[in-house]
Amino acid sequence: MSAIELDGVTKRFGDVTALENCDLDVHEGEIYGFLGPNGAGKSTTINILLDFIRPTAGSARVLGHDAQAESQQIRERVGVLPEGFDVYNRLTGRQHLEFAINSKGSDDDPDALAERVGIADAIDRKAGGYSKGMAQRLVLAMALVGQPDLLILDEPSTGLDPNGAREMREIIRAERDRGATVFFSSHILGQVDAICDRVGILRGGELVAEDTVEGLRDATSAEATLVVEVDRLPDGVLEEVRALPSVSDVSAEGTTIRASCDDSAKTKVLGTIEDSGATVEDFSTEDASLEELFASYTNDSPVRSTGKSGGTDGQASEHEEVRT
Ligand SMILES: Nc1ncnc2c1ncn2[C@@H]1O[C@H](COP(=O)(O)OP(=O)(O)OP(=O)(O)O)[C@@H](O)[C@H]1O
Repeated sequence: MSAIELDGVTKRFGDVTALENCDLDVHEGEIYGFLGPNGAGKSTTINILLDFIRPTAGSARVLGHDAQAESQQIRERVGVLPEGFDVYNRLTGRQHLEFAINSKGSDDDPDALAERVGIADAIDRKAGGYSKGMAQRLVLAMALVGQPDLLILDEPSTGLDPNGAREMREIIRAERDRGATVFFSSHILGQVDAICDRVGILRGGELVAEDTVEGLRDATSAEATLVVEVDRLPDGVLEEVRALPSVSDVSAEGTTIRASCDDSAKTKVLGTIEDSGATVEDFSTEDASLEELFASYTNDSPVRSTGKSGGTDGQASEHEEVRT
């Protein structure tokens, strides 16, 4: 059974189309990174899953339940870290956790939860005095109450320092290892590389790619750069390499030749260089970084497909935010 299933979901807010005919299938037990620049539709998707808003068209199922008709059953089995959740300033961390424990009818120990998210020392302080990162940790602890089957985390690293972000990743992994499904949204690519089993990339309300991180990387093999160290640069060698099929962007600096090519062309590039009279002293391959890949899916450049395709409206203005 899928943990999350969207079938042709469209959501319009007046003239704004936040989601356009979106299909999504998150498998049980996986960590799924839901990526996209600001305004791509990530929170809208999450709000539909939790029945905070209703889709204009299409249907959503969570843990086998219809998101609209059976939202109560869903909430009992889901832990949520909503985007921009405000803590109650006058209540302590412990009171927040006790509230979540009572609501879920679980027997979690508030101290153990606070310890797990790194706010044990502050558990009896009023949450109004917490830093942004501490408040975020508290809300995460509330989401963990009752060992939910599915964790839905909207931008979970917001406000966390690098240590906090790393601890967040460890908790996400531990939850997956316990058997939970984790669905989290982010516009920060670095989180994805490290922990996701699969990634979906949303752009302008459309899912433009969905694959494993490895699969997405493979899709960029055409962009890999072969870097070749030679003893000398014979006349015309660059032109000869450039003329090979599946090779582009050939350049040289000193005795280093760089050629963008796909896997199948690498041997030919090396052979052509040797045939020109140079000796190949060393070579290496630089894969296109996942960062570049993400940018290619989320800015104006042509979308590369890994099974999913689409993505029409460019969002170049959001490009910089994506790369922060
Ligand atoms: N209640 C609303 N009324 C009108 N427009 C909305 C509403 N909620 C979202 N939108 C619009 O829908 C689009 C998608 O927004 P959404 O919040 O889902 O994006 P997001 O991917 O979560 O972005 P971010 O990373 O900034 O949180 C945006 O253009 C946004 O302005």
